[in-house]
Amino acid sequence: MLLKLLILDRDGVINYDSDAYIKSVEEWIPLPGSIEAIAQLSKAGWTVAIATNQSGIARGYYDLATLEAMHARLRELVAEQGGEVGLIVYCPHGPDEGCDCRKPKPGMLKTIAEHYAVPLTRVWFVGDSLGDLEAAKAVDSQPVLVKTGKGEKTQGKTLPVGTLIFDDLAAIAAELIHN
Ligand SMILES: O=P(O)(O)OC[C@@H](O)[C@H]1O[C@@H](OP(=O)(O)O)[C@@H](O)[C@@H](O)[C@@H]1O
Ligand SMILES: [Mg+2]
Ligand SMILES: [Zn+2]
Repeated sequence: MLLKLLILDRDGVINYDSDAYIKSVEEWIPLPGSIEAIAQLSKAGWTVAIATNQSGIARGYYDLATLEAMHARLRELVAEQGGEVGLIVYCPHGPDEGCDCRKPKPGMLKTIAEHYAVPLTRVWFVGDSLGDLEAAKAVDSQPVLVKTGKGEKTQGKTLPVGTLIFDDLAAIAAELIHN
């Protein structure tokens, strides 16, 4: 049976985003319902992985230990609700480094798919930025836009054909668990 894999962007989907970047655990604040949504999906048999750009590392705004502390906090909160978070992949590079992992490149999605040994075709990738949706499209995954974070602004742009739109991660969980 094929793994029920869901891939999430982090900032603006799981937690509040900021134009000043999320630079500390204290600044990392879950969006309403997002922790519960991840826990419910996990308990319903979904594997929830994360693919996140973290150019703040390259920019020197925070270090890897701080980033890992944010992800430990995320895992702790989901575990408290009886769920678990799968693989978290991040791109620590800056826009000008020409890496293969920074969205809109699909490198992180490929890493996740290889980790779980599943195809990316039609796997839902949920994001709030156009680069998230383009990364999904690049590997024939399903681009899914949420209106949280930068999502409302992104909604006004030209989206990849077939992009699904939901209010937030809780609405996505309801859709996937009950349909
Ligand atoms: O949404 P994800 O991928 O989880 O993370 C986005 C963050 O890495 C930051 O990405 C930056 O874009 P630049 O990396 O400076 O282009 C800005 O958009 C920040 O507001 C944002 O916090
Ligand atoms: Mg985002
Ligand atoms: Zn990278």
